[in-house]
Amino acid sequence: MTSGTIPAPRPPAPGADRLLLRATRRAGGWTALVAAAALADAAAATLLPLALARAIDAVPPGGPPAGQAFWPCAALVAVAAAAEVLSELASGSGTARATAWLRHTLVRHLLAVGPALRVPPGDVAGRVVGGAAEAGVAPVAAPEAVTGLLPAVGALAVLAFIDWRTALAIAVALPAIALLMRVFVRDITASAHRYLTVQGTIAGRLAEALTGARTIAAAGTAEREVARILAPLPGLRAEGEAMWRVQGGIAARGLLALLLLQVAAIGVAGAGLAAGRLTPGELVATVQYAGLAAGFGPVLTQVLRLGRARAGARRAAEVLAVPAPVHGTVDPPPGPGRLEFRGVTAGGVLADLDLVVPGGLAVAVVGRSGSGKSLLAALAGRLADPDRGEVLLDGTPLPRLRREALRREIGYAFARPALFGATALDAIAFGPDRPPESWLREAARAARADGFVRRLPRGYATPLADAPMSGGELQRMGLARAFAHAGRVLVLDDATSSLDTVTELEISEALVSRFGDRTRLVIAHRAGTAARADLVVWLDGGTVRACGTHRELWRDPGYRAVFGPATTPEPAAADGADEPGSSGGIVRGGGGS
Ligand SMILES: Nc1ncnc2c1ncn2[C@@H]1O[C@H](COP(=O)(O)OP(=O)(O)OP(=O)(O)O)[C@@H](O)[C@H]1O
Repeated sequence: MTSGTIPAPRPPAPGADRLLLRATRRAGGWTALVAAAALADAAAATLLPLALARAIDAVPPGGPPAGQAFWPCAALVAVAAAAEVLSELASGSGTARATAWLRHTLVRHLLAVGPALRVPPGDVAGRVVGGAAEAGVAPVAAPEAVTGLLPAVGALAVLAFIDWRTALAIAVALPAIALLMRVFVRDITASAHRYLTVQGTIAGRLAEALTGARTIAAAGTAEREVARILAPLPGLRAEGEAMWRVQGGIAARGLLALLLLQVAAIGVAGAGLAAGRLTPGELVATVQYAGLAAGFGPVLTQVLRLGRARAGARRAAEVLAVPAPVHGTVDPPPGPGRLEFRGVTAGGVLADLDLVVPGGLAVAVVGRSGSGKSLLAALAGRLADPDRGEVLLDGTPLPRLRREALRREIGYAFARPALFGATALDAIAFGPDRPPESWLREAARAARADGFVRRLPRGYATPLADAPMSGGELQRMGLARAFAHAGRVLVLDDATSSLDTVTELEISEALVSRFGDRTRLVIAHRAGTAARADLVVWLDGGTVRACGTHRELWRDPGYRAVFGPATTPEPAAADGADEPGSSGGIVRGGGGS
């Protein structure tokens, strides 16, 4: 079976950078606008000291300032301010678009992987919500980081023009600064990834505890659960501190480098002034350019955001690396709904299983707890894929079928169905297409859900949030949903386990009268249910131990033992015989094939 677990992280993040590139493309023109604004800002920052130097040198000794020399300064300041405003606006839009695309991609992939995903829901939610938001910053942080370097490059160029000695003094130090930056990116990415991972662990545990809130309350273990959920907090704190240490370290080293470079520049430029090589304005410009060339503060901020974005992208890429089932392109040929399992090995429990479920029959699957009944049901409609072997519907291997066709032809009802939609009616309508309301109500009647739904405050229009349901009511809603969308195969995985026998019989009659021509694969725990099937498949030891009618199989003590030590048949099964009977019931078939 394809593993639904997240692959162990491998540094560097597999696919993380590729994902960031795709997100950048999705941010569209906003990235270009951010880059253009940052470019204008960088150009203004680079030219400003030069303009300032010219303005200073234009002041006649002892005279009033020469006004026109300051205009270029004012214009450059205005350009820088406008560029910053534009950059802020474009950043917000670009980040929002990239984040939305990442979330779409993740959610679509997660639901495509479906039930095969074996990752705590809270952790996954953290990756989609927080991680994607971190990663979505990349399309604007990257151009800002790159253009943030331009003032440094420009400053060096202008410095070389004003005084090559000072430029050389600074250029010598640049490789060390580049190395510092590289180490910083690596450290901050690793640190942010660890931080997000611990956060995900806490979210995962919290979601798990909320799902099991009733069990925790009943067990009286709330305090212990609080401790368990928050146990990784010290780790979170440690990772947070580590991140601040990395940032603090780089900031301190950066500041030191900046100071040393400025001191060196002032020294060299001061000597130049003394030697008459530089004017006072050029001295001011030189000091400012030295600051620009070595001042990688703004770049640092963007690099920090990029590091965190890579960490978020890495966690997103890990989810995207979980393989999703690939669907085919064909529709199944017309047929009665014949299912065939060929040499199926799956889930570590089913081994080399061969089975044919004839079309149009009611087939019960029985076996001890853990024998793989639900797994077989999942394989029947590709809710799980086998590790080896194949499953075919009317001769077509399931992976060759279009997803829509597969979902339309093979429907499911579960023991604990989840209801989706705004209202009770929506919950029944939940499926590939929405049938007309009359049909939905008809399905609810067949599933014996109509009565209690109509008693809800607003009947079928009652919001699900205002319609708390018992286990049996939930099951009937799940059955109604399956009936409303019934294709050629109906899989009922323990879908009537919470119903009383009378209701179960009523449903079974409706099922036979309305869906008697469909294949019904019924996971059964009750002897009565098996007795009413056309055929019983007895799972044992990972394979089909026997296949036949309930009456035939009942002669085997091993089969009887499946239904418990007291092999008394259930009332419905016992009708008129000391052997289990075959009165009409939940899965009794119509035609065969
Ligand atoms: N969709 C699945 N994917 C992978 N493994 C599964 C899947 N469903 C069940 N299994 C594994 O197969 C084994 C059998 O579980 P399954 O739920 O099929 O048993 P069962 O016969 O239905 O049991 P019960 O009668 O207690 O419900 C379990 O160990 C489980 O881990």
